[in-house]
Amino acid sequence: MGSITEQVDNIPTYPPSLQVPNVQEMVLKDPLEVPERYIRNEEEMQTKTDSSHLSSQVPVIDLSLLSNGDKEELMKFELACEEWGFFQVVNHGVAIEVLQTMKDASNEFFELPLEEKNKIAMPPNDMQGYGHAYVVSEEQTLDWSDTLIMLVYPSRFRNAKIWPTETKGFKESIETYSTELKRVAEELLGSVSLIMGMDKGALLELHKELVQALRVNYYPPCRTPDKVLGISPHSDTSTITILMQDGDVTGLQIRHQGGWVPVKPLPNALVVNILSNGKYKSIEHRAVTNESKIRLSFASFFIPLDEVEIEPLNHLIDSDSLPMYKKVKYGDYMRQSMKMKHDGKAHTRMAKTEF
Ligand SMILES: COc1ccc(-c2cc(=O)c3c(O)c(OC)c(OC)c(O)c3o2)cc1
Ligand SMILES: O=C(O)CCC(=O)C(=O)O
Ligand SMILES: [Fe+2]
Repeated sequence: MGSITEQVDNIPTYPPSLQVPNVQEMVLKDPLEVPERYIRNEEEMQTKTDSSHLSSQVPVIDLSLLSNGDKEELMKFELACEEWGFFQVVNHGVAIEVLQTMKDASNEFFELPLEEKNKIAMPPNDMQGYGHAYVVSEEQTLDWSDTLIMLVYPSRFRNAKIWPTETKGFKESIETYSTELKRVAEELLGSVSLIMGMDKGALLELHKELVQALRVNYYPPCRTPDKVLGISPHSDTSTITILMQDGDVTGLQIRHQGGWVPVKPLPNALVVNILSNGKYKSIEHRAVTNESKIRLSFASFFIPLDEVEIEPLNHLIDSDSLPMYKKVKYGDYMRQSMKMKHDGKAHTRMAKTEF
């Protein structure tokens, strides 16, 4: 397959989306209207089993203990990666003020009039900016959310045209927050390296350079939350995603044992989702909406440089079985997955040796 890695002025770009209505504006105009294009069928909304009781069992990892080499915490971490693929992190060392400033500045941005927000709208050839991502067909059922996406690190990858300038302090709060989260991601990658039987710095090194994107999701309230989804089921293509949830509205749900388990926000905790070579699961997840409350979430995606070739690590392949995934350039794998209509884990099939 030829390379599909895309760049403009040496800045990576990502597949653009079809233009769709702004959900926040739609709700402002008529809070009762839920157009047909957003309505999900019963099967999509079904939870299959009532897994809400499992919410309290989503693992909680103490990063301070983990990073200081606590053996028990490392075992807990390994179990969390193997059995869940998702966990919450406490004692991460990110100051509460840094988290709060990020939330406040983002709320201020989304409260701006649409014309102001549209000054940093996604351009027709990219996924970065304010708008909607992953809309690839006119038939696709739409998500009940608006989003702001940008590459933050390395800073040479930033597209100045879509960085916010109208909200005072927003740019600085994104930088401070993202620098802190980069440290958290590096610490977690160190622990994943250890549980995979490698040197602590091995996975970070495999990235060549850690690329970091931020996606701020804005979910307006929906009068019929049982008929729409804030974000369709998908699994992230990043090696690691760290998510901050604003407020106490439970929106995130993860696939576990055939059902959807809600991840109830713990105060100041960060939610982590890890992908690694088929040994640890890349878990499908989605976001539901709330009848009366706005919800914001902040996803920081960490990925390798586009040119990095990814393949299963030798020692993870059982000598009696064939490798599950072939060698592909990370940039190709990611863009291919972004061009597909999201059907949960479709993109992991692209890198599989057999379809
Ligand atoms: C259906 O809703 C969604 C589907 C996919 C994503 C999403 C997943 C990612 O892994 C991801 C990402 O890694 C990334 O960084 C390069 C990114 O920025 C360009 C994403 O927007 C992104 O989105 C979210 C919601
Ligand atoms: O809002 C959430 O909890 C989920 C967001 C998410 O999955 C994403 O941005 O990739
Ligand atoms: Fe996600």
